[in-house]
Amino acid sequence: YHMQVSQQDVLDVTMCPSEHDVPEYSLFSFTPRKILSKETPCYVLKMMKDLGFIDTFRIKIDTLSRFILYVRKGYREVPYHNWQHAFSVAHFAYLALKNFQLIEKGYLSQLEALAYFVSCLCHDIDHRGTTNSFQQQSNSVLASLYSSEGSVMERHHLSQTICTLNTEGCNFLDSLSSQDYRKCLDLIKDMILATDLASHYKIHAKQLNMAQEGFDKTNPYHKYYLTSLLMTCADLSDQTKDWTETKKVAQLIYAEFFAQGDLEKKMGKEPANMMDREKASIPDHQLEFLTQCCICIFKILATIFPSAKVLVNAIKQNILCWESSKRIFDKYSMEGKTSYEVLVSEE
Ligand SMILES: COc1ccc(Cl)c(-c2nnc3c(C)nc4ccc(C(=O)NCC(C)C)cc4n23)c1
Ligand SMILES: [Mg+2]
Ligand SMILES: [Zn+2]
Repeated sequence: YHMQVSQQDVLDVTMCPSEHDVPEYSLFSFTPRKILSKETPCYVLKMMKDLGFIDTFRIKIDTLSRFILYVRKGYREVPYHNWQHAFSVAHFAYLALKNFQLIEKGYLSQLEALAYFVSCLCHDIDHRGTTNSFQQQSNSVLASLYSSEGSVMERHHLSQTICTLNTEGCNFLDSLSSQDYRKCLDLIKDMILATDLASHYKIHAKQLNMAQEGFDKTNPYHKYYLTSLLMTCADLSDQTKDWTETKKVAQLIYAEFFAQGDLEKKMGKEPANMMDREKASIPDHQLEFLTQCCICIFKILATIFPSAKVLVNAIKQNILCWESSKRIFDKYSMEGKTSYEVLVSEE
């Protein structure tokens, strides 16, 4: 259950200074992970003001501030799927909205844009650092709740989002008309459920087809494929930053994966290779993930939005870096070091 968020905490966010206006903040090269956690609620407010949501939807700042603080409290201190991840995913949504001019060019309505940004901020609330398959394997409470419908963790993140909205003094959407409120919650549901990578694979071909045919603003399927694509791109946006960032993120992801692997071993289960700190070959697995999954998604994005080409190039650059660091990993693995030891040691 949420610990209390104090009135002073809310005030600190509502009164945050405008000193946060760094020009490079709206560039794709900006790395939101460098923002200090205590500064992030102010930045969320700044982004939502900048995107016009406050005025368009007559949002009360103190209610929104309390919502942001409760969402931050809703995230756990796990290596990767924590508030810093949520903040960076929301920052990418901000970059996409601004740089692709998603509202101005009619790709998204103001309401869809608001749902997109809020869904990114909330999409992993209360993540435990374990995968959907681990929920099944361990017969977790969440699996018993949601495994019949699939996307176990994502349904939990959605449920936590709704609960936070319904927390006293947090429903900043209550200024919306009942029709807009209903529509916004439906959009948030589709968008958070779309962050299940398994769901992405089911519609990947449709998204590619949509991009090649040309986005049709009147086609509701196209709208769904585009918002799902934008969610997955935001979720994977760490991979579009520079190599230093990519390496740091890999350390966090594998810290989480290997902790799950250790847990599975304790449960007498055989973890998948990529979860096993003794067997995983991080460069090979990352090369596979970037070449088979990541770059394909961002290429579709770049087909619709040519300015996303820089994101594809950044991923290509990271692929090259993994390939060249592979030789170093292989050398050290000859000396008995695991690839995780090399990853965290290599500076
Ligand atoms: C969009 O939804 C998610 C959910 C969870 C995660 Cl961790 C990620 C994610 N974000 N960055 C990465 C990187 C750099 N490598 C990854 C390598 C493998 C996997 C993966 O999920 N393989 C399937 C197996 C777990 C069934 C995810 C990876 N990933 C994205
Ligand atoms: Mg997730
Ligand atoms: Zn995520």
